[in-house]
Formats: sequence, C-alpha cells, structure tokens
Amino acid sequence: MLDNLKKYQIILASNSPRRKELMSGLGVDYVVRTLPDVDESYPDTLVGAEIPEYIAREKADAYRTMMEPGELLITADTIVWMDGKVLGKPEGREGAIEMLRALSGKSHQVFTGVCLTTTEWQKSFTASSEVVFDVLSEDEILYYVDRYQPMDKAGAYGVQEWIGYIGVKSISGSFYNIMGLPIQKLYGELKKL
Ligand SMILES: Cc1cn([C@H]2C[C@H](O)[C@@H](COP(=O)(O)OP(=O)(O)OP(=O)(O)O)O2)c(=O)[nH]c1=O
Repeated sequence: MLDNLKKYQIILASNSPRRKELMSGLGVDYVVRTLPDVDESYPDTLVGAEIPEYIAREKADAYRTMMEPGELLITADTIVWMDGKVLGKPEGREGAIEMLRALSGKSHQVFTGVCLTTTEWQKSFTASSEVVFDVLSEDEILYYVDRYQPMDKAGAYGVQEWIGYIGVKSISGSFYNIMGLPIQKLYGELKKL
C-alpha cells in the first residue's frame, strides 16, 4: 500500500515513542530523526486545535533548513484542551497530580496537529478527540503518577496506560490521536500525495 510514497524518503521528526510506534503500524518505510529543541511558544490569539497545528509547523521549521529534495518530514504536537485552557506536559510530580485532579470526573478534548513538509510545499491538519474521565481517587492519581511518571505526556496521562484502562469512561474520535498521532487521518493525507 501507499506505493505513491516511494518517491519520498519519509522522516518522522519526533522524540515520542508513541509516535514512532504508530508510524511503524502504518507499514511504510520511514526514518526517525530526533527533534532539535524547539521553542513551543505560540501567539495567544490561537485557540484550541490551532495551537498544536501551529507548534507542529514550528517543529517542522526547526528542521526545514536541513531538508533535502525528496524528503517528506512529518512533525506533530498534541495538547489537552479543557475549559478554554491548554494542558501541556506537567511540571514535575506535583504538576502531574494537579492536572489529573483537574481532569478527574470531567470531559476534555485532545487535539493533535500534524505537519507534512518537503522542500517545495507544506501542509498541516488537526484531529480532535473527546475524552471523558471517571472520578479519580487521590490514591489512583498518586499510584499512577508515581508508577508511570507521565511527565512526558500532555495532560499528565497516557490513554494507552493504566489510567486509561481504569479512568477513561468514554472516548469519541480517534484513540490514536490521543496517543499522539491521528494515524487514520495521516494515512488519508499520505494516500493523496
Ligand atoms: C494525551 C496523551 C498524550 N500522550 C503523549 C503523546 C506525546 O508524546 C506527548 C505530547 O507531547 P508533544 O509535545 O506533542 O510530543 P513529544 O514532546 O512527546 O514528542 P515530539 O515533540 O518530539 O514529537 O504526550 C500520550 O502518550 N498519551 C495520551 O493519552
């Protein structure tokens, strides 16, 4: 499948083990490059899904000067969005505990922005999922944070981990989008190239 991609050398520029796992599931040949440190700031005029799409483009631009013709760069960014605010990666153990207390018993959205870049063109898109958390006890929050150390995850949780098994009541939209890559939507975009 995706024979049309043979004309590209696909590069996933990401440090996220989840994104690597999902890209591998797509079954296309690609290489992973670590992402240089990117300033993930964004204009405060942006809201919701505009934010991770903007950051995915920023991640791509950090790479662009090093690109060769024929390369197809894939970058992505995932945020949790609740009550009009971004929940990115937590600041340490206390930050993770605070975030999970805030998510407990409520619903929120997860937006992932994806950017496809070559030396000639760039296009980006976003995917949105809705997650409803059950009420989490203090013990459950502390157990999860101390055992899973989710400081590398937006919203301080991994839907693919224990807290997703016991704490997520329902999901609408793509599960994989929550993990960090809306792989079905990405497949649809790659098919068009
Ligand atoms: C909400 C959620 C996020 N995540 C992860 C996906 C991303 O790795 C991370 C969001 O942080 P990002 O800044 O989007 O990505 P990253 O820093 O991990 O990787 P890179 O920028 O190098 O591509 O949170 C999960 O694994 N499960 C979840 O349920």
